[in-house]
Amino acid sequence: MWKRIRTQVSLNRWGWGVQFQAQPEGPQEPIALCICNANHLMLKGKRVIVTGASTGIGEQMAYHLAQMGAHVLVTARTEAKLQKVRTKHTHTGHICCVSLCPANGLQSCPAAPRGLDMLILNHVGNSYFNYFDGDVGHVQKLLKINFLSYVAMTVSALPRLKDSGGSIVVVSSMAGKAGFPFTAPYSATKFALDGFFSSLRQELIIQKVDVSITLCVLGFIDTAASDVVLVSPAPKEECALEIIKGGALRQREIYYKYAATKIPLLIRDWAPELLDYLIRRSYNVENLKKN
Ligand SMILES: NC(=O)C1=CN([C@@H]2O[C@H](COP(=O)(O)OP(=O)(O)OC[C@H]3O[C@@H](n4cnc5c(N)ncnc54)[C@H](OP(=O)(O)O)[C@@H]3O)[C@@H](O)[C@H]2O)C=CC1
Ligand SMILES: CC(C)CCC[C@@H](C)[C@H]1CC[C@H]2[C@@H]3C(=O)C=C4C[C@@H](O)CC[C@]4(C)[C@H]3CC[C@]12C
Repeated sequence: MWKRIRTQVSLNRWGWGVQFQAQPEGPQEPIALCICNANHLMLKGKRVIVTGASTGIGEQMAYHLAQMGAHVLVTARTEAKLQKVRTKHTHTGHICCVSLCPANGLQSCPAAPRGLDMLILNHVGNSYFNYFDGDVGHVQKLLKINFLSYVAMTVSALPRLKDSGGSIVVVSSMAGKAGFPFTAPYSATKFALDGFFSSLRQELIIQKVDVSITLCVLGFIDTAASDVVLVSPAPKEECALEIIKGGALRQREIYYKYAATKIPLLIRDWAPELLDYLIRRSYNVENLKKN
């Protein structure tokens, strides 16, 4: 038999967190520790859509949400990869998969829930990591996947989110806030997200519409690997949790990892050339693939 002993109550970004120790009944030493976050309940029973959730950060978000008791609909193009996400997590249940083309919004998705509390826009199309090659067609294609489809998904989900007082979470990047080399098409799509969703947020507030928009500014995450970038990547599991927290707390923006992203962006506004220089110094151009 186990008994749970409350060891600590503290205020964290979720509100009040309660820490428990699981201890076998009797005089033994504690052998397991679990952090039960009281406000995990905030997402229990909530209906959440996560796009681009067959791999990477999206997959991790699906796992966290299922564990919190949310009803999660995960989308991507590859049905087989999505089914893997679901079967890996059958014990917590609540994950449902659809192969969806985000450009068509929710119209093309009869499986989408009638009610919706949170839309997490996370998918991203393939791009290259190198000097801009002049391919305008690629920029257009990437804008369709990384930007226009986010707009389409938002338009079709907004009526449901208005009904529930829900949240939109937009996954962006440091490369959508400052100029990083070798990602020109990708950066363009991420800057576009900031422009569109920051404007839309203002309009929702003016119209007193109770739908929050959270823009997630991420640094380098370990779903990607590069010997050109001289910065160590942050873990996707923690990153996924920070994104969910930001959405649940209806924050305007989240920065992950906080210091590594927020401080450079503070420098950007006061000494842009200094930030440009620091960014260039964090790359090993020698290792860039020669075409
Ligand atoms: N990794 C990093 O260092 C950083 C990542 N980010 C952002 O985090 C988010 C997640 O990135 P990460 O987890 O690394 O990405 P992954 O490449 O691991 O996952 C991308 C997801 O998008 C889906 N996808 C790809 N192409 C399309 C398409 N045309 N239409 C619909 N879905 C598509 C993929 O599934 P499928 O192929 O089956 O469709 C997959 O589920 C992105 O928005 C990215 O910009 C931000 C900063 C840094
Ligand atoms: C030195 C500092 C100011 C901070 C440096 C942070 C830099 C290194 C971080 C911030 C945003 C990151 C890029 C990103 O957003 C997404 C991708 C797509 C992926 O498929 C390949 C990697 C790539 C290009 C990341 C590369 C590393 C970047 C530029």
